[in-house]
Amino acid sequence: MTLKLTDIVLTYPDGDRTLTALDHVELAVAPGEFTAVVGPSGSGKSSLLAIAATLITPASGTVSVAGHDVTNASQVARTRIRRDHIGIVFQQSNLLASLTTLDQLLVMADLSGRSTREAAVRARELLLAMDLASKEDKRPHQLSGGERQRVNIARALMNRPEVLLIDEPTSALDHRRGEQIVSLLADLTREHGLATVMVTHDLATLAMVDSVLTMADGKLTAGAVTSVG
Ligand SMILES: Nc1ncnc2c1ncn2[C@@H]1O[C@H](COP(=O)(O)OP(=O)(O)OP(=O)(O)O)[C@@H](O)[C@H]1O
Repeated sequence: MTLKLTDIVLTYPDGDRTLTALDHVELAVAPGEFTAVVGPSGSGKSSLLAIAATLITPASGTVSVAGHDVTNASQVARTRIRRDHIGIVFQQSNLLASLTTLDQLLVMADLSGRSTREAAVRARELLLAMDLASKEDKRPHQLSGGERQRVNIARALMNRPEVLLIDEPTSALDHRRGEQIVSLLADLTREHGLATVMVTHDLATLAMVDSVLTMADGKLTAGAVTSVG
């Protein structure tokens, strides 16, 4: 398994009490597998992604990413694992307003210390695959919502991650563009052998994923619910 969460418990302080955001959660995603997580607001979906992204540490349980056990890894080691093995696409587009599309991708290579020439080849290859080749000199305000989301996805793939984590990729898009984005994510998952986890409220797109899990009150179970809050 490329991504494996075992018996994860996550708690937050809540006044005098403790809130259990993730309650003995198990998640295993294989290479080339596209998994969707649905569930009501506040059920723990973002917390699950943050654990998988190694951004927060659970109270108990183990996290393994691309064969690396990150459970007891140092902050430095976790940052390296995140940078080298995990692509993250957040709900809000966090593109830098002053940068061109090409530079949004090259910034990632700078962070990982790769050569500029190799990075430029990789960036142009991704922009071509995402139908963004003609947009490489555009800044975010010159792009449509769907194009901005594709730049976010291309940027997440710059460092050739094995794990792709995506939070609500369609929330700012109309129905047709939302379906196109999820279809693109399904293709990328297969082509690149990614272990992909997508949190979504968009039940219309679930036909394109391999498995659907439902989060309710911090518990993760197999199968889809018929409505999500
Ligand atoms: N930093 C935090 N401190 C305290 N409680 C938190 C924190 N982050 C989340 N929570 C609580 O943990 C629970 C799970 O929240 P989480 O954001 O993971 O749910 P979600 O399913 O992603 O919700 P949404 O769909 O609204 O984003 C909620 O009760 C939330 O209020």
